[in-house]
Amino acid sequence: MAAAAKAAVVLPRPVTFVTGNAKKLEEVKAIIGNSIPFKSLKLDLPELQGEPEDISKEKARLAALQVNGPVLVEDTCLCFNALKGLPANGHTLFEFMLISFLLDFSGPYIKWFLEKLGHEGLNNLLMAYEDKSAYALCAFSFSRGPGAEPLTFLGKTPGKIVPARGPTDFGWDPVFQPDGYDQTYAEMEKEEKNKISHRYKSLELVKSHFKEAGYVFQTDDGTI
Ligand SMILES: O=c1[nH]c(=O)c2ncn([C@@H]3O[C@H](COP(=O)(O)OP(=O)(O)OP(=O)(O)O)[C@@H](O)[C@H]3O)c2[nH]1
Ligand SMILES: [Mg+2]
Repeated sequence: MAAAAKAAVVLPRPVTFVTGNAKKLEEVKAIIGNSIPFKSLKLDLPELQGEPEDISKEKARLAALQVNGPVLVEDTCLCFNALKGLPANGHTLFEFMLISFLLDFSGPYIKWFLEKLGHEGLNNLLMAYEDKSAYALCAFSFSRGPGAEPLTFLGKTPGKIVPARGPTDFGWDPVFQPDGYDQTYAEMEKEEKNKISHRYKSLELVKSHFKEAGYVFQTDDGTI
């Protein structure tokens, strides 16, 4: 007997991508293209501390309540591998506390560190370590609406921290050089970054989910 056709899930309106960051929005527009109908809303959501996935999920819950409909949000972090193995060899209590703090070097922390220390400061954090490797991690979360459990999609791009090179119009792009490239994110053509970035990888999973789920979108006048 043929399997019963899966009922399409109707979303009450196009997805709203909620972010306070214009540069993220630029990249998301370029990467998503026409594959998912979405609009954007500029809103700086409060961010809980914790794992990137949890921060992202909580952002989606808050955003769905605000928008009262389906939302996409993302949280990005930059993680330094050298700081993970510590404290190992005779670090002071202050270093231990600093490192413990840095281990959770995600979302709001990287934002804060970048704001306070700048590109040179981010490099200096790793001065004592030979291992300059790092990874950029993007956690997109999609919620179908208020009360719906968000789904999270992780994209990770490995690389290393280098002295700043290239335009300085987006965050830590100038100090992150992805593995296999001799340019930093900032030096790359946008199209090139958008083919390999943490954001691209996470959005590929979001796109696959939308394709598989076959969501149907209701327009503002109620038609499907
Ligand atoms: O060089 C970069 N290349 C990137 O691809 C990238 N993506 C995010 N960021 C920065 O990393 C922090 C994340 O914090 P974040 O995820 O909370 O973002 P945000 O607060 O700016 O926006 P949002 O939370 O409203 O979406 C913020 O300082 C962002 O500017 C990037 N920097
Ligand atoms: Mg934020």
